[in-house]
Amino acid sequence: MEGFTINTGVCGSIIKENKEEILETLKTMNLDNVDYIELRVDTIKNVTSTMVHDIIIEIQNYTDKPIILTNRTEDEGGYFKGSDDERIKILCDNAPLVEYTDIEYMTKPELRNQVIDAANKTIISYHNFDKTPEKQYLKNIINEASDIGVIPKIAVKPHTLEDTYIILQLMMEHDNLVAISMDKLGTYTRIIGPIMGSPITYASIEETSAPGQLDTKQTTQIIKKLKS
Ligand SMILES: O=C1C[C@@](O)(C(=O)O)C[C@@H](O)[C@@H]1O
Repeated sequence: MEGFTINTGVCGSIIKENKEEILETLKTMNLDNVDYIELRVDTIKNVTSTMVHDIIIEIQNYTDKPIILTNRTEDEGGYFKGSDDERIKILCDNAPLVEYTDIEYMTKPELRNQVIDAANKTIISYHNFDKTPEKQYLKNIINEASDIGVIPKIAVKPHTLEDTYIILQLMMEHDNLVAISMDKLGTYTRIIGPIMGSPITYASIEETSAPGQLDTKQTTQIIKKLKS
Protein backbone atom coordinates (compact mmCIF):
# COMPACT_ATOMS: atom_id res chain seq x y z
CA MET A 1 0.00 0.00 0.00
CA GLU A 2 1.38 3.40 -0.99
CA GLY A 3 1.82 5.69 1.97
CA PHE A 4 4.41 6.72 4.47
CA THR A 5 6.29 5.21 7.39
CA ILE A 6 6.77 7.20 10.56
CA ASN A 7 10.03 6.78 12.44
CA THR A 8 9.92 10.04 14.36
CA GLY A 9 11.02 10.09 17.97
CA VAL A 10 9.07 12.25 20.40
CA CYS A 11 11.41 14.39 22.48
CA GLY A 12 10.22 15.69 25.83
CA SER A 13 12.06 18.85 26.90
CA ILE A 14 12.88 19.34 30.57
CA ILE A 15 13.29 23.03 31.40
CA LYS A 16 13.80 23.35 35.14
CA GLU A 17 16.00 25.54 37.36
CA ASN A 18 17.70 22.89 39.47
CA LYS A 19 18.53 19.20 39.86
CA GLU A 20 15.69 18.50 42.29
CA GLU A 21 13.03 19.88 39.95
CA ILE A 22 14.57 18.10 36.95
CA LEU A 23 14.51 14.74 38.73
CA GLU A 24 10.99 15.43 40.04
CA THR A 25 9.80 16.05 36.47
CA LEU A 26 11.59 12.93 35.26
CA LYS A 27 10.04 10.74 37.92
CA THR A 28 6.50 12.09 37.53
CA MET A 29 6.36 12.18 33.71
CA ASN A 30 5.07 9.25 31.66
CA LEU A 31 8.20 7.96 29.96
CA ASP A 32 6.03 5.87 27.61
CA ASN A 33 5.18 9.14 25.85
CA VAL A 34 8.78 9.99 24.91
CA ASP A 35 11.59 8.49 22.86
CA TYR A 36 14.15 11.13 23.84
CA ILE A 37 14.65 13.42 26.82
CA GLU A 38 16.02 16.88 26.09
CA LEU A 39 17.95 18.27 29.03
CA ARG A 40 17.88 22.06 28.65
CA VAL A 41 20.76 22.98 30.93
CA ASP A 42 20.52 26.69 30.06
CA THR A 43 17.51 26.90 32.39
CA ILE A 44 19.51 25.63 35.40
CA LYS A 45 20.44 28.44 37.76
CA ASN A 46 24.24 28.98 38.00
CA VAL A 47 24.79 25.86 35.91
CA THR A 48 28.22 24.16 35.94
CA SER A 49 29.72 21.17 34.12
CA THR A 50 29.73 19.16 37.33
CA MET A 51 26.05 19.88 37.99
CA VAL A 52 25.16 18.76 34.46
CA HIS A 53 27.30 15.62 34.79
CA ASP A 54 25.58 14.64 38.05
CA ILE A 55 22.11 15.24 36.56
CA ILE A 56 22.89 13.17 33.47
CA ILE A 57 24.12 10.27 35.60
CA GLU A 58 20.97 10.45 37.75
CA ILE A 59 18.76 10.43 34.63
CA GLN A 60 20.67 7.49 33.18
CA ASN A 61 20.35 5.58 36.45
CA TYR A 62 16.58 6.07 36.20
CA THR A 63 15.84 5.49 32.49
CA ASP A 64 17.49 4.23 29.30
CA LYS A 65 15.78 6.90 27.20
CA PRO A 66 18.49 8.66 25.15
CA ILE A 67 19.35 12.20 26.20
CA ILE A 68 19.65 15.28 24.02
CA LEU A 69 21.92 17.83 25.75
CA THR A 70 21.10 21.48 24.98
CA ASN A 71 22.63 24.67 26.36
CA ARG A 72 20.69 27.34 24.45
CA THR A 73 21.95 30.85 23.90
CA GLU A 74 19.76 33.83 24.76
CA ASP A 75 20.00 34.95 21.11
CA GLU A 76 18.20 31.79 20.09
CA GLY A 77 15.51 31.67 22.73
CA GLY A 78 17.53 30.17 25.59
CA TYR A 79 18.56 31.32 29.05
CA PHE A 80 22.30 30.71 29.37
CA LYS A 81 23.84 33.75 31.07
CA GLY A 82 27.57 33.04 30.84
CA SER A 83 30.10 33.55 28.05
CA ASP A 84 30.13 31.41 24.94
CA ASP A 85 33.36 29.80 26.11
CA GLU A 86 31.63 28.79 29.37
CA ARG A 87 28.56 27.58 27.46
CA ILE A 88 30.64 25.45 25.10
CA LYS A 89 32.76 24.03 27.94
CA ILE A 90 29.63 22.70 29.67
CA LEU A 91 28.57 21.04 26.40
CA CYS A 92 32.01 19.60 25.61
CA ASP A 93 32.52 18.25 29.14
CA ASN A 94 29.22 16.35 29.02
CA ALA A 95 28.68 15.55 25.32
CA PRO A 96 30.46 12.15 25.58
CA LEU A 97 27.82 11.01 28.11
CA VAL A 98 24.74 11.55 25.94
CA GLU A 99 23.25 10.38 22.64
CA TYR A 100 22.90 13.81 21.03
CA THR A 101 24.33 17.24 21.73
CA ASP A 102 22.54 20.25 20.29
CA ILE A 103 24.81 23.04 19.06
CA GLU A 104 23.63 26.16 17.33
CA TYR A 105 24.70 26.63 13.72
CA MET A 106 25.45 30.29 14.53
CA THR A 107 28.03 29.39 17.19
CA LYS A 108 31.55 30.56 16.27
CA PRO A 109 32.99 27.75 14.08
CA GLU A 110 35.99 27.06 16.33
CA LEU A 111 33.65 26.59 19.32
CA ARG A 112 31.03 24.74 17.27
CA ASN A 113 33.70 22.31 16.07
CA GLN A 114 34.81 21.62 19.65
CA VAL A 115 31.29 20.40 20.45
CA ILE A 116 31.06 18.37 17.24
CA ASP A 117 34.40 16.71 18.05
CA ALA A 118 33.37 15.94 21.66
CA ALA A 119 29.86 14.68 20.87
CA ASN A 120 28.64 11.20 20.01
CA LYS A 121 26.04 12.66 17.65
CA THR A 122 25.02 16.27 17.02
CA ILE A 123 21.92 18.26 16.24
CA ILE A 124 22.95 21.43 14.41
CA SER A 125 20.21 23.92 15.19
CA TYR A 126 19.05 27.30 13.98
CA HIS A 127 16.34 29.33 15.69
CA ASN A 128 14.75 32.62 14.72
CA PHE A 129 12.17 33.91 17.16
CA ASP A 130 11.56 37.09 15.12
CA LYS A 131 10.67 35.81 11.67
CA THR A 132 10.82 33.09 9.03
CA PRO A 133 13.85 33.90 6.83
CA GLU A 134 13.85 33.40 3.04
CA LYS A 135 13.64 29.77 1.96
CA GLN A 136 17.05 29.77 0.23
CA TYR A 137 18.70 31.21 3.36
CA LEU A 138 17.25 28.33 5.41
CA LYS A 139 18.20 25.80 2.71
CA ASN A 140 21.81 26.96 2.88
CA ILE A 141 21.83 26.49 6.67
CA ILE A 142 20.24 23.03 6.35
CA ASN A 143 22.79 21.93 3.73
CA GLU A 144 25.78 23.10 5.76
CA ALA A 145 24.32 21.74 9.00
CA SER A 146 23.82 18.37 7.31
CA ASP A 147 27.50 18.38 6.29
CA ILE A 148 28.84 19.09 9.78
CA GLY A 149 26.35 17.26 12.01
CA VAL A 150 23.93 14.34 12.16
CA ILE A 151 20.55 16.13 12.30
CA PRO A 152 19.87 19.65 10.98
CA LYS A 153 17.16 21.49 12.87
CA ILE A 154 15.43 24.80 12.21
CA ALA A 155 12.81 26.44 14.38
CA VAL A 156 11.46 29.78 13.16
CA LYS A 157 8.63 32.22 13.85
CA PRO A 158 5.81 32.55 11.32
CA HIS A 159 3.87 35.78 10.78
CA THR A 160 1.65 34.38 8.02
CA LEU A 161 0.38 31.00 6.90
CA GLU A 162 2.69 31.38 3.88
CA ASP A 163 5.62 31.47 6.31
CA THR A 164 4.62 28.02 7.55
CA TYR A 165 4.46 26.75 3.94
CA ILE A 166 8.20 27.43 3.69
CA ILE A 167 8.76 24.90 6.46
CA LEU A 168 6.53 22.37 4.68
CA GLN A 169 8.50 22.84 1.46
CA LEU A 170 11.82 22.39 3.28
CA MET A 171 10.55 19.17 4.87
CA MET A 172 9.45 17.93 1.42
CA GLU A 173 12.88 18.75 -0.05
CA HIS A 174 15.15 17.44 2.72
CA ASP A 175 15.34 14.08 4.46
CA ASN A 176 16.30 13.71 8.10
CA LEU A 177 15.35 17.33 8.84
CA VAL A 178 13.75 18.71 12.00
CA ALA A 179 11.85 21.79 10.80
CA ILE A 180 9.48 23.70 13.05
CA SER A 181 7.26 26.68 12.44
CA MET A 182 6.61 27.92 15.97
CA ASP A 183 3.59 29.55 17.63
CA LYS A 184 0.01 28.33 17.25
CA LEU A 185 0.13 29.24 13.56
CA GLY A 186 2.87 26.69 13.02
CA THR A 187 1.81 23.97 15.45
CA TYR A 188 0.60 21.75 12.58
CA THR A 189 4.20 21.49 11.30
CA ARG A 190 5.03 19.56 14.46
CA ILE A 191 2.52 16.93 13.37
CA ILE A 192 3.29 17.01 9.65
CA GLY A 193 7.00 16.58 10.43
CA PRO A 194 6.69 12.89 11.34
CA ILE A 195 4.85 12.22 8.06
CA MET A 196 7.64 14.01 6.20
CA GLY A 197 10.35 11.84 7.73
CA SER A 198 11.46 14.13 10.54
CA PRO A 199 13.64 12.15 12.98
CA ILE A 200 12.50 14.07 16.06
CA THR A 201 9.50 16.15 17.09
CA TYR A 202 9.76 18.24 20.26
CA ALA A 203 6.98 18.32 22.84
CA SER A 204 6.42 19.75 26.29
CA ILE A 205 6.36 17.70 29.48
CA GLU A 206 5.02 20.41 31.77
CA GLU A 207 5.65 23.99 30.58
CA THR A 208 6.48 24.42 26.88
CA SER A 209 10.12 24.96 25.88
CA ALA A 210 9.02 26.85 22.77
CA PRO A 211 5.83 28.51 21.45
CA GLY A 212 3.31 26.21 19.78
CA GLN A 213 4.46 22.93 21.31
CA LEU A 214 1.95 20.19 22.04
CA ASP A 215 2.57 18.07 25.11
CA THR A 216 4.20 14.64 24.90
CA LYS A 217 0.93 12.74 25.46
CA GLN A 218 -0.91 14.61 22.68
CA THR A 219 2.05 14.23 20.32
CA THR A 220 2.47 10.53 20.97
CA GLN A 221 -1.28 9.90 20.56
CA ILE A 222 -1.38 11.77 17.25
CA ILE A 223 1.63 9.90 15.90
CA LYS A 224 0.10 6.58 16.98
CA LYS A 225 -3.11 7.56 15.13
CA LEU A 226 -1.14 8.49 12.01
CA LYS A 227 0.67 5.15 12.14
CA SER A 228 -2.50 3.06 12.56
O1 LIG B 1 15.43 23.59 19.35
C1 LIG B 1 14.49 23.09 19.93
C2 LIG B 1 13.12 23.05 19.36
C3 LIG B 1 12.21 23.91 20.21
O2 LIG B 1 12.65 25.25 20.13
C4 LIG B 1 10.79 23.82 19.66
O3 LIG B 1 10.42 24.74 18.91
O4 LIG B 1 10.10 22.84 20.02
C5 LIG B 1 12.25 23.45 21.65
C6 LIG B 1 13.68 23.48 22.21
O5 LIG B 1 13.70 22.99 23.54
C7 LIG B 1 14.59 22.63 21.35
O6 LIG B 1 15.93 22.71 21.82
